[in-house]
Parts: sequence; structure tokens; C-alpha cells
Amino acid sequence: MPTIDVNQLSKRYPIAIKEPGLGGTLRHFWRRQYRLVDAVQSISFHIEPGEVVGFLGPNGAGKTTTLKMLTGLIHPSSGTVRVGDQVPFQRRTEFLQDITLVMGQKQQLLWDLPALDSLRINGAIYGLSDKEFRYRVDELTEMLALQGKLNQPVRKLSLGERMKAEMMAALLHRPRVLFLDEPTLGLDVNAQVAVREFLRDYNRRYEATILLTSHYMADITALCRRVLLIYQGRLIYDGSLEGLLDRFAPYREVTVDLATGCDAATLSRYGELESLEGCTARLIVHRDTLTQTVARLLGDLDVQDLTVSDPPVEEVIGRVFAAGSAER
Ligand SMILES: Nc1ncnc2c1ncn2[C@@H]1O[C@H](COP(=O)(O)OP(=O)(O)OP(=O)(O)O)[C@@H](O)[C@H]1O
Repeated sequence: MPTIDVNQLSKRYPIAIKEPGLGGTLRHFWRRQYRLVDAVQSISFHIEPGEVVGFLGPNGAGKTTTLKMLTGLIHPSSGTVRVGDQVPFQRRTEFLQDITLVMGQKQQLLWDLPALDSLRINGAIYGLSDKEFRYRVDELTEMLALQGKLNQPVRKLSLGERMKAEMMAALLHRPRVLFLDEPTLGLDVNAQVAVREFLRDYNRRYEATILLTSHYMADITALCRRVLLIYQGRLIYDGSLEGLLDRFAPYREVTVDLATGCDAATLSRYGELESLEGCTARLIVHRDTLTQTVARLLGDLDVQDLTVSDPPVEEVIGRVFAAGSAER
């Protein structure tokens, strides 16, 4: 039985239309008018126990709305969702004890208190005994390398430490299903890596099922073998990450630092020139011709440094949709 079972799920938001000015306000008061936004349109997918799945899409595609329906924060307009054997919107205790929702831009820890105090509140809410609370805090402190940080007021922690402490608060009740909305948002590279490693560890240790949204492709490549791609409320891809990149990003980003000869006309012969700052150029090169192009660059030009990377997921998706090549 899948852990997450979503069938034909839709969410339509009514948005009040109000004309500007006093007249508009008065008309709005007497006769409200609404337009409807189809934020999520008939999506279906199933996630098996222990899977880590990336949930990708451009801004406004419907990711957060979907996560809110899966965690029972909002009611679907139509369709069904089951998480474990629970219907999220009923918000039964068994359901709440089994899941967590982490939103990178929201925090639950109290700013002026040490994180440990907020954790104690969570421990009490979930009915953990003192012994169990201490055991879990010690375990998570070690997994997250937060030794010595939990007694400081949260406002004195670095962003990365705060995010880890947030993660701790969200996982203290040891949920088996994790919904993570941009868990590494704004973190520096080291902190991003630490959070990813922790999530991988948690997934293995507790066979947790994870659905994760992120605009950082590195989060997705490090953690998820399977991805879902949502665009304008519709699910347009459900499959392996490799398949997604083959289909949506058949190109790579090549960054070259040149000692001499850094002119746009020359560089454009090797790929689509994205940017040229001083003697550092970013080129977009088709994957099929990557090896030959890199060899030509190294052979023809005075290259000091060269790196090849996947373009950011936002850029990949933006390009695909700008080109109108997304199949529905
Ligand atoms: N409470 C709301 N009322 C009305 N419209 C909403 C509400 N929440 C979201 N929307 C709209 O629904 C659509 C989907 O929004 P959603 O937040 O789910 O997208 P998202 O994929 O999470 O985007 P982002 O990556 O920017 O967070 C957007 O058009 C948004 O403006």
C-alpha cells in the first residue's frame, strides 16, 4: 500500500476582485465579486514507504498548495488524498503524530528562548516521557551536529543552525512521513550539505517517506531518485531524475575562466553565451556535444579553469516552458 496516495486532487481558490478607490471599496462591500484560480488541477500520484521524492515546479505552480492539502491544512476542492491510512483533512491525532511539515520560510521556534525550551514544549505536546525526550534530543543533536547550540536563544544562532534546530523541532516526534517545503532556503552551501546529509540519514534510520520541494537542484540530485514536476497546477512529469534531465534539460552549463581572448564572438562558437564578466564566461552546451565542446575549448583557448554543472532547476524549467516544449 502506498504511504501517500493522491487521486485527481484539485484546489480552486476564490480571489476577491476589488476595484481601486473608495467607490471600488463600497461596491466590493455590497456586492463581492470573485475570480477563481485553479492552483492544482486533477493531479494523481502514489509514493511508496521509504521513498524520497522531489516535487519541482516554477513559482506559483502549485507545490505549496499540494503540500498543504497533503498535510490537511487546507481542504481539496475535489479528489482524494490518503497518507498512511488517514485522510489528512480530518487531522486525527494518529495522522499528526505520523507526519511533519517543514517550511523553510516559516519558523516554529520561539525567537528569544533557547531552542531546548521550544523543544520541551513539543515534547510535552507529543506526550514524550523525560527519558524519551532526552534520548531523542541527544540523538538528533548528534545527527545534526548541534552540540552546545540548544541552550542559546534562537536569535543568536546562525541561519544554518536555526534551520537545523527547526528540523529538530519538526522531527522530535519521529514522524514517518516528512513534507519539506524548501528546507534549505537561504542556507550557505555547507549548511545545505549538512541538512541534506541529515535527511538522508533520517530516511535510512527510520525508513521515512519524504516529499521535498526545493529550488536547489543539488538538494534534489543528492536525495531524490524520483521527481514530480508540476506546472500551472498540472502534473507534467512523474519519473526518474535522469529521465527528467534528459527530457527537460538536455544541456549543461560550462563556466570557463580564460587568460586571454575573452570576446563574445569567439565564445559564442562553443555554445549559447549566457554571460561574460571579465574573462569568465558561462556557456550553455547541449549534453550530446559536451565532451567535444569541452575538448575544443581546452584545445583552442587559453583556459585557466573550467567547470561543468547542471543549470539551476528554475532556469531549466523556465527555458522549457518559455520554449513551449512542455508536453501535457
Ligand atoms: N490562499 C490563497 N488564495 C488565493 N490564491 C492562492 C492562495 N495560495 C496560493 N494561491 C495561488 O495558487 C497558485 C499556486 O500557489 P502555490 O503557493 O501553491 O505555488 P508554489 O508552486 O508553491 O510556488 P512557490 O514556488 O513560489 O512557493 C498561485 O497562483 C498562487 O497565487
